Amino acid sequence: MAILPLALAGVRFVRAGETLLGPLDLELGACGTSVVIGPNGAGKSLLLRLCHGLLAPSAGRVRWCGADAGSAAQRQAMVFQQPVVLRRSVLANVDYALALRGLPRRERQRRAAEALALAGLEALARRPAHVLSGGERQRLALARVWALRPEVLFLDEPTASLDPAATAAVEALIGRFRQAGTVVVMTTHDLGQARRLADEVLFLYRGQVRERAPAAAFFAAPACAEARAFVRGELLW
Ligand SMILES: Nc1ncnc2c1ncn2[C@@H]1O[C@H](COP(=O)(O)OP(=O)(O)OP(=O)(O)O)[C@@H](O)[C@H]1O
Repeated sequence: MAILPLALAGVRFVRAGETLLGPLDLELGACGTSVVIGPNGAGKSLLLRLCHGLLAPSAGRVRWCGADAGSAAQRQAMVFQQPVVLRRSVLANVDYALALRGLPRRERQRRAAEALALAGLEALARRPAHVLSGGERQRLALARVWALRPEVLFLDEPTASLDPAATAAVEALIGRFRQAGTVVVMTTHDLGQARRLADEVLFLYRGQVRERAPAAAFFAAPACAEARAFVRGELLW
């Protein structure tokens, strides 16, 4: 049974009487890669965390199509800007995630080897994960998720603070997810990256989706004044 689209209906996230996000009514997952952009504090991370289920909305509903929350949770994943890794080897990090899903040993070995090869981490398989560099750690997080075969992947600023080579490696991995049919929803501050990866763009401003458009159309001519200013680097917050 499909889990997409993911529907947000009347979603708000409120703290201390302030609406930080919403109200939002939108569906996600109709196209390959949705990139959420917008200035600092616009609510991009909140949106992804609500979609992933890490936060509960203060009002409204976040609902996966046709699936109960439990089964949807197994079929979607999120990778953070600073991925959490376990204090064990690179290989054991991937294996552990697969063991949590109850996969038998032989299948875990097969998937872990494939995922580490994809992420270019075979040579680091026995290295303790907590000593990895930022770019290596991000590739491990993606390898771990790849092994789980999610249908939907949320990525929160996956290349923030990575150098150009590591950024390119991570973008290539994101491309592989897309090729494999995974729907990707990601945030980025890198407009070049948004142009390279996005099928569609959601421009978030002060907790509202102010514009949503196919990427080519958005970058050719953003429709709203705030999005135009943002793309020109003139909208601070
Ligand atoms: N749990 C929380 N309690 C109170 N305020 C919060 C909470 N989480 C986020 N905020 C606030 O909500 C706003 C949106 O935060 P969010 O992290 O989603 O922004 P963002 O668009 O991802 O920004 P950035 O580009 O700087 O990462 C910010 O002003 C933030 O301080």
